[in-house]
Amino acid sequence: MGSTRPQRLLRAVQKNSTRGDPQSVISAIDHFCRHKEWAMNVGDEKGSILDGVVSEVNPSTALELGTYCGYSTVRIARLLPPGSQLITLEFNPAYAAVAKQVIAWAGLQDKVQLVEGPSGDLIPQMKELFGVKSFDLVFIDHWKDRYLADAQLLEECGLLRKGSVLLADNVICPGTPEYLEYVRNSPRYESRYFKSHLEYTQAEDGLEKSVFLG
Ligand SMILES: O=C(NC/C=C/[C@H]1OC[C@H](O)[C@@H]1O)c1cc([N+](=O)[O-])cc(O)c1O
Ligand SMILES: [Mg+2]
Repeated sequence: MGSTRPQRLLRAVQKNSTRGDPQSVISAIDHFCRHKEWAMNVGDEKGSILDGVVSEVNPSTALELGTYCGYSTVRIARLLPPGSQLITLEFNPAYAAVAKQVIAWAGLQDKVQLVEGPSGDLIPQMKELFGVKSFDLVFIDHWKDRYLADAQLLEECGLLRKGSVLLADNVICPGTPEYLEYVRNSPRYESRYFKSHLEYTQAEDGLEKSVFLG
């Protein structure tokens, strides 16, 4: 059984970055994806937009849907204030196993709770599992056809408060048309599009930032 792309990405992190240095982990993954093998991380260009939103929101409690190899998990967690928590949900056990090691290599394991399982089942358990009252920031980057259902589930579970920010990746490519239509037309959100490119390519993509109005 040969190695998988996530396993090769992890090896590149361990070889080309410094343990405990999140920025070097981010750079090593971006280098691997640009020069060796493309992978579906949010990437450096959209990652800078993500950084800006994380810094602006300065979340005490953040949620990420779709961990993959942990690239955006590291980007977010490295900016979190002391005492704050990032919960990240990943359905695929092989991805979760790699992400756990990437997060630990970056030295951010104390700020991150990585939970394996389907987001639709886990979101309703956030309060009881982690004592979460509400999320200040949600980064949505998992299955594109789950964005809308999970945003509505977060509302129904009372996990969003006035001012909570949803930031969604890939709203153009691969695209999340029904989610976009919802957040842009619902009176419960103030939505804005950040134009960018699909990670490591020239194709258009972007992030949609939607503030929940309560
Ligand atoms: O499917 C994408 N992400 C969803 C990830 C799906 C997988 O991770 C969560 C779940 O375990 C699933 O197996 C994606 C796809 C592209 N793409 O260009 O195909 C670009 C991106 O940024 C993406 O987040
Ligand atoms: Mg993505």
